[in-house]
Amino acid sequence: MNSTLAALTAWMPRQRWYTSTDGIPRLRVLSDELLPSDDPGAEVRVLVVADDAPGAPIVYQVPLVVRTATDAATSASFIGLTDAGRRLLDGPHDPAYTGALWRTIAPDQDVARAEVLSGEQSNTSIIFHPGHGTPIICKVFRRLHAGLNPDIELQTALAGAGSPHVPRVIGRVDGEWSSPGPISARESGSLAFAQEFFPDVADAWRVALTAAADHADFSADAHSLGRATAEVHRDLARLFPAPAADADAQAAITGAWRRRLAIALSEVPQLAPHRTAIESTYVSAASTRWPALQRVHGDYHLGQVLQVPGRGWVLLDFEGEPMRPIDERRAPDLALRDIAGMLRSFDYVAGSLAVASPDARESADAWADAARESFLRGYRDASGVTASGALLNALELDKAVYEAIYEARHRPAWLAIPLAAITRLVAR
Ligand SMILES: Nc1ncnc2c1ncn2[C@@H]1O[C@H](COP(=O)(O)OP(=O)(O)O)[C@@H](O)[C@H]1O
Ligand SMILES: O=P(O)(O)O[C@H]1O[C@H](CO)[C@@H](O[C@H]2O[C@H](CO)[C@@H](O)[C@H](O)[C@H]2O)[C@H](O)[C@H]1O
Repeated sequence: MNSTLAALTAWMPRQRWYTSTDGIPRLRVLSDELLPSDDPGAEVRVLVVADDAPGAPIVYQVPLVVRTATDAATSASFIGLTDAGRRLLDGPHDPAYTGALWRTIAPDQDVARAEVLSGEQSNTSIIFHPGHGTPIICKVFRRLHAGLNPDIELQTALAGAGSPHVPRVIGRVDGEWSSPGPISARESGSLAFAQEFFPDVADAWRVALTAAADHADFSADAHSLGRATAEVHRDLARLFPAPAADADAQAAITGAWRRRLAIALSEVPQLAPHRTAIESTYVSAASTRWPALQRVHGDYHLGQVLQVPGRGWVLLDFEGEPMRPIDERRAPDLALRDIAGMLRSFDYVAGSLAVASPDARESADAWADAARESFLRGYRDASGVTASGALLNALELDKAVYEAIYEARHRPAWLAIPLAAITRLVAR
């Protein structure tokens, strides 16, 4: 196990799903489960590890395949060597692990092919192409939490209630591991989630970006996206009844705005001149009348929505923002948070076009304004709710503050997008 942990310590920080920003992983094994393998040359192991790097412990799932050194299997997924000198491979890229996972989800069906979805994701998604029938996407959660993952919880309830706005649910995998905390106990939670996969479907970010770059009208799409959002909110409110927004719940939400601002101020020096104005926007929002709270998507933006031919808008990834603590993400919240998220996304379309070519700024901004108006109209037409005012303003600001942290950490060239939005929002 020593060599395995040493190899993982070097390999994990290079993975997009590894979230600790400071320091080298300090790993402890919380569970090490052997899965039945149909390849005699391959051992399939699912490791759950705690990382005690600063700001932790964070629990990660690391599916592994162990092969003999002479085995010629793929090396792109090579992690390192075990104590016995065998090769340690990243499970999702190896047929021995994908086969074992598939048999857990769909034991009665053969699968012809499996591939890892490429792109920058918080988790690792594998697409399975069965011999016949529609393809399946299985998301292997990387950061684990005790309890049912909100992505599974909300999408399973919505799909069960007949919502057309989420993919069909195929199955899930749960697991058990030792608690990472000081008290010795076991905990259980979600390891993977399988749903129908829509091949060759562009996400709304691509659709919107193309429309904006071509000066094409997006108002009908934005309107129907507003409607779909309202329908999902209506279903979530019915499926997960929540108490009225009491003082404690409000304090938890506004406290999270302030905590986030403190992190942003420490990481993004350009925010300092806006500090007082941001804080006073939060104070005004806290003193307005709050609507009822409910479960929400929590990390809603154009990249989380697919435009599926013959079906309309399909929402994905109800896990909430990866940087927020899981308890906050599970708590009833303001539906306005999702609306604010999508409005920020329209601004990102304009902002990214303007970063690439500054001459495009004016027409891109006009495109984003029109998308914003149509989206809000669609939401109002389906729900009767007109989203506006100090609370929406504060939520857009909180999202832009989050984005400033995200961009400073991952895409500094785009930091200007949320910073420009913050300047505008505090002046509203
Ligand atoms: N059912 C699906 N059909 C088609 N594409 C999907 C489906 N589910 C996810 N995707 C694609 O995979 C990407 C990542 O999925 P997501 O649930 O957001 O994972 P993560 O939690 O890793 O960010 C999405 O942005 C989308 O492009
Ligand atoms: O990977 P996740 O879906 O969990 O979301 C994270 O990454 C997103 C970027 O990929 C980031 O979204 C921001 O950039 C988008 C354009 O790339 C834009 O549409 C969003 O509105 C903007 O927030 C998201 O914030 C982050 O949580």
